[in-house]
Formats: sequence, C-alpha cells, structure tokens
Amino acid sequence: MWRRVASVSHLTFAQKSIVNKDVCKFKFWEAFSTEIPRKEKGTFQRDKTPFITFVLGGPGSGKGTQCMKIVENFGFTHLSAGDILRREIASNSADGTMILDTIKEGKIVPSELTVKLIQKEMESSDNYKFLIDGFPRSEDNRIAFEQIIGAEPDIVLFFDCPEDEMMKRVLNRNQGRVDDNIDTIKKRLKVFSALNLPVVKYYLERGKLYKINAVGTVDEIYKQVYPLFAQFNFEQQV
Ligand SMILES: Nc1ncnc2c1ncn2[C@@H]1O[C@H](COP(=O)(O)OP(=O)(O)OP(=O)(O)O)[C@@H](O)[C@H]1O
Ligand SMILES: O=c1ccn([C@@H]2O[C@H](COP(=O)(O)O)[C@@H](O)[C@H]2O)c(=O)[nH]1
Ligand SMILES: [Mg+2]
Repeated sequence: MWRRVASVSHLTFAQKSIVNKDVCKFKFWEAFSTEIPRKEKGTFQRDKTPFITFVLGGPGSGKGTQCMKIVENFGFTHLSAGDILRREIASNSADGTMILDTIKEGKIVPSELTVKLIQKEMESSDNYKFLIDGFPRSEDNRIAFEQIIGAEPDIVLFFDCPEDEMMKRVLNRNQGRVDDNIDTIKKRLKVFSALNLPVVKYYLERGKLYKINAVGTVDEIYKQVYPLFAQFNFEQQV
C-alpha cells in the first residue's frame, strides 16, 4: 500500500508563507513523470509529488464554477466526482443503474467505487495538480481515499453558502441534471449537513481548510480563491 504524508504550511490569505511538502511515493506518478529536481522552496513543479485540492461545499455553492477559473489560471486538472459518476451512468457500465438511483435519491455512491473511478482519472492524467470537486462527501469517502490512493489533500476549499442561495442556484441551473429538482435538492442538503460537514470539520481541525464566502458574484468569490493558489508559485503550464 502506498502511503504519503503531505505537509503543507497552513497558510492564510494574509500570510504568504513558504510551502513545504514532504516527498511522497505515489505509484501512478512514477509511470509518467520525468524527475526534475525542485527549483526552490515554495515553488511547485512537475515531479513525483501530486498537489491535491479537495473542493467542498453544498449543492449549488459554486464549486464547479470556481474550479473552471482555477483551471484557467493555475493549470489544474478538474475532477468533479459527480461528473465522473454521471459519465459512468452514460457509459452504461455495470454500476450505472445503481449510481443513477443513488444520485436521484441524493445519496452517496459506495466509497470504493467512487475512489477507484477518481484513481483511474488521476492515473491517466499527466498533470500533477488536481482539483477533486464534490469529494469526499462523507468520512467514509475520506477514509477510502486515504486507504486506496494513499494520499491526503494538500489543501481543502470549502465554499460556504446559505441553503436558500444554493437552492436558488440549483433550480436555475438548467443543465438537465436528474437531481436538480426540489425534492432531490432537499435530500442533498440534508445529506450535506449530516455527512459532508463532518469532513469539513475534520480538515478545519487539521489546519487544511480554507473557508470561502460563496455569496456574491463569481468574480467576487474568485477574488478570495485566487490568492490562495497564487502563493504556491506553481510552475507555468507548458
Ligand atoms: N456566485 C454565483 N452567483 C450566482 N450564480 C452562480 C454563482 N456561482 C455559480 N453560479 C451558478 O449556480 C449554479 C450552480 O453552480 P455550480 O454548478 O458551480 O455549483 P456546484 O457547487 O458545482 O453544484 P453541485 O454540487 O450541484 O454540482 C450554476 O448554474 C452556476 O452558473
Ligand atoms: O463523491 C461523490 C460525488 C457525487 N456523488 C453523487 O452525485 C451527486 C451529484 O454530485 P455533484 O457533486 O453535485 O455533481 C451527489 O448528490 C451524489 O448523489 C456521490 O455519491 N459521491
Ligand atoms: Mg458541481
């Protein structure tokens, strides 16, 4: 089993401290990476160390929208767990019907299945910076990720949004999602409070959580997000 310990100095938006990561052994990394020595402290570049960001927040809090902007500016690979599961349904896989039923009920797909799908996406990427959006949704998800991937997130973003605003956004989304209806949203909000908030608390207690006020325009919210990534000095995308 691969294990890693990620150690990142716990930065606040105001503190521009240097990032320090322990070297990790990460199986799939070795398949494609060319070893390039680190340049200097505080600068991340392609090597064997993945940079994992979990992006949490209730349904409609704006995770996907903000992830698109982070991808544009910082070259992350965006892995939305919900999108991965919806692709699995669309591909008529053996688990498709079960996943669809689970999503319609606003419940959580079994952890091992979701983690293995995320793992597949990570393994097939030649990037080292990942935004894992909408995951982990429960403590069980979190533990499964640690056990199967053998990694922890470097940072965790939490988009904090009132329920009425989330409800409004989801009902206006218009993307034809089977779970964007009032009954399922109510269920998703309950599941979020009961199962996802404990994960938020877990990372808060470990100093990895960055709480973002998710009320306001997309640009206003991104103004809180941008400095967090900017201070890591990621290498330029090729
Ligand atoms: N700051 C904002 N103000 C108003 N609408 C927004 C804002 N951010 C996102 N939206 C809109 O709200 C809807 C939900 O946003 P988004 O899909 O990014 O949320 P999400 O957190 O990924 O939701 P889910 O967990 O359901 O996938 C989208 O239609 C999006 O365009
Ligand atoms: O890790 C996950 C992520 C998602 N689900 C299920 O999918 C829907 C939609 O997820 P979004 O992040 O809103 O796109 C969610 O309500 C769950 O039913 C999951 O089970 N596990
Ligand atoms: Mg989303």
